[in-house]
Amino acid sequence: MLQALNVSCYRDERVLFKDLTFTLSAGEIMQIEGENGAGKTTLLRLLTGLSRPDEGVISWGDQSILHHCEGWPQQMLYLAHLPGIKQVLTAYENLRFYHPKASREAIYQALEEVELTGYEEIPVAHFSAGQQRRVALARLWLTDATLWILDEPLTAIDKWGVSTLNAKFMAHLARQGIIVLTTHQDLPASAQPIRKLRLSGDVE
Ligand SMILES: Nc1ncnc2c1ncn2[C@@H]1O[C@H](COP(=O)(O)OP(=O)(O)OP(=O)(O)O)[C@@H](O)[C@H]1O
Repeated sequence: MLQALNVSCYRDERVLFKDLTFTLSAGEIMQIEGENGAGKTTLLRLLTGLSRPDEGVISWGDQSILHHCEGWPQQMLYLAHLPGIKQVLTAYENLRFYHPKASREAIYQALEEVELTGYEEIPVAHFSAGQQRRVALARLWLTDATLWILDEPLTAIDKWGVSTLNAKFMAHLARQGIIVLTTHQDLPASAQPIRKLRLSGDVE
């Protein structure tokens, strides 16, 4: 269970959000909405523990994430706004860097899931923006993390890729995973309701 309790964040004397409170239980997905600069990425970084709120507490289970030293990185996967992949490395090498215990077969399979069969041993510097994003997204097929925090995962992804990703999200929720994401485009309609948090608004 991921919980934010009275979380506030200020930037340059501006209130980005104040007294944000929500709980996400196993099997739930929440989309954070807001205009450019509303604070979506800032909130995601708070949820990962990479930065700290000015006020309030974020908890995983019954413990603040700031005191959650053991196992926290393994339980949470954060895919940031930029793909975060190394240009000189191949697609395979990039995934092996993040998932050193994954077998070659598992990494090839993950790349197949994102339609990059045949590109495994090519440096990603030669890839298009969408293909680079797909390398980053292939990590979803390699991780055991329960909590996925995804910043704009659909950027540069074509319609086919969006529907593959949506299916992957739904499978993760069915296995009692939790997803928090930002996206400027809505996910396709699906059986699982998507909670929405509009910054400066209320959780539906
Ligand atoms: N470390 C920081 N120090 C000062 N201001 C910051 C910092 N990080 C972000 N900001 C500011 O906070 C505001 C929110 O930024 P953020 O990246 O969270 O917005 P966003 O909702 O993700 O926007 P976008 O839709 O454009 O990606 C912006 O005005 C940004 O300039």
